[in-house]
Amino acid sequence: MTLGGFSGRDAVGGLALESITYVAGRTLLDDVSVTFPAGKVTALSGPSGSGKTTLLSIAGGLLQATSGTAELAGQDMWTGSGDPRPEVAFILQVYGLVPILSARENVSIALRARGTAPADADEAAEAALARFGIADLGERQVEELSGGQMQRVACARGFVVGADVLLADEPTSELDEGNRGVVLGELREEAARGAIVVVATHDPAVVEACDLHVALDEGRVVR
Ligand SMILES: Nc1ncnc2c1ncn2[C@@H]1O[C@H](COP(=O)(O)OP(=O)(O)OP(=O)(O)O)[C@@H](O)[C@H]1O
Repeated sequence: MTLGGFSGRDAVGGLALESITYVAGRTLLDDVSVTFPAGKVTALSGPSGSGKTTLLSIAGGLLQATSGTAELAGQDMWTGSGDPRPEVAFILQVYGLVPILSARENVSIALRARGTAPADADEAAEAALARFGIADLGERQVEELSGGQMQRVACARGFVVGADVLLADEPTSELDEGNRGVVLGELREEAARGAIVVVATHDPAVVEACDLHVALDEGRVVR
């Protein structure tokens, strides 16, 4: 499949961030250079406020760096609008779910927005919810769910797309150990099919389960 100028094979070279600086009142990211390779799960760790969310946002094209480049297959991740490229899926720290829609609808719209027919999108959404053990919650309005259940809906929505680049911001912060293991297993599956997978996390157990580890402190890479 080719969308927006990429093909799945383009992920092979990795997502390359070069000398990224981001200034918003003060310097939040300072000369960050890192490549997130395809086929691996990379942990992005660092204390609260160290810049993980900001870096993921630039990597996925939600934010424009003040200077430096974020590129996949030679193409800028910043499209000029703040809309990520269709090859990119986010699992956001604040979930970004639509509270009055059902869990299934929240997952399905990620595919519908990419042109999948509604019936096919709904079917894929149900399968994605099942991957996270919440198939029985498909009809429930998201605002009626617990925090951990919402987080699993957000995971299903991120995973359902089969994106070349999956950027997950603290995807397990609300989960018990069993469900954390499920999410980690699914992240590994995505990498195994060749995706670039990056997980921002505070959790040492998540870092341990990843293939690679990049650490930030005060906006700089420290490992
Ligand atoms: N738009 C903005 N304008 C000004 N400061 C910002 C903006 N966005 C984030 N910040 C600040 O930038 C720093 C980095 O924030 P960021 O959310 O990237 O950190 P983080 O490592 O993801 O933190 P956490 O682990 O708490 O989610 C913080 O000090 C935050 O207050």
